[in-house]
Amino acid sequence: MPVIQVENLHKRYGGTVAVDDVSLEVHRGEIFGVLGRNGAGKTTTVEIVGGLREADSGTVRVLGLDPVRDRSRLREVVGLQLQESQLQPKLVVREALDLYASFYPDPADPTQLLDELGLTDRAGARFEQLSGGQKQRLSVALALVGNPQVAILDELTTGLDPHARRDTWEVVERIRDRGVTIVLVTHFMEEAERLCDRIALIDAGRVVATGTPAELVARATAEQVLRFRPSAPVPVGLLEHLARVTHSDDGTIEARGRDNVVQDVLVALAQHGIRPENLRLEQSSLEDAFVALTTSVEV
Ligand SMILES: Nc1ncnc2c1ncn2[C@@H]1O[C@H](COP(=O)(O)OP(=O)(O)OP(=O)(O)O)[C@@H](O)[C@H]1O
Repeated sequence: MPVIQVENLHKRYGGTVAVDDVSLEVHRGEIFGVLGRNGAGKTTTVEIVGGLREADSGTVRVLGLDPVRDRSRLREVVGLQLQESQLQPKLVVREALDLYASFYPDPADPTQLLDELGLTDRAGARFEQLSGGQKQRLSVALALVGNPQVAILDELTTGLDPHARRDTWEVVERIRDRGVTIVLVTHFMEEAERLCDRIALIDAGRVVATGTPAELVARATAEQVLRFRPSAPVPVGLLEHLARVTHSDDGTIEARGRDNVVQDVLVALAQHGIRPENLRLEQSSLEDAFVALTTSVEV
């Protein structure tokens, strides 16, 4: 059974359709990415999953619980790190963790959490004295203090510098390694590609694709391209039945095709003792897939 099951979710704010028939499944132990541009409906979707908002229609089950009907039980098993979560400026880090821990029947050890999130030496600091990265890590610690089975992390690394972002990625991987299922909302391709086992790509309130990062790239990628300079003349027709081939004046050959085109071309060359010199492969990234799969006009 999936840890999270969302079926045909709809949510409007007045005239704005925020979530338009979203269905998705999150499996135990995975990092599941909800990826999309600003305003795509990501936060609304995960806030419904986390019991913070009610859907207009559709079904949500988290570990078999209904987020509306079973809200208090849900709070015990789902940790929420929300966008721009703000605490009282004067609240001391350690006190915040102790306070949140007191809400749960079986909380994590705050001392250990501080250590895992690299906040031990800031335990006595007030919230207002923390850097952006430290605030984010504290918000993750607070999401984890109840020992949740599922953690929902929304725009975790927005506003962080590249170092802090990478440190935070390691934290997310460590949480997953502890057996927590993670839903990660992001609009950073690199983050999704690096961290997520599977991704739902959301555009204008709809899921436009679901799969592993590699599957999404493959789905959106029409062709692969090889460029090389052959070490010896290539017999006429050798590559033409494998790929669309163009020859440049400087002797470079470009071969375009689908599926196994790279392997097929390299094998054919090798069989004729031809080396592909200055070989370059053009590989599509998740960013290319994102652009190809999200067609709506930005407003
Ligand atoms: N409380 C609200 N009242 C009215 N409209 C809202 C409200 N919350 C969100 N919206 C609108 O619903 C749509 C989806 O918003 P949502 O915050 O879910 O998107 P998002 O993908 O999380 O965006 P971002 O990456 O910018 O956080 C947007 O058009 C947004 O303006």
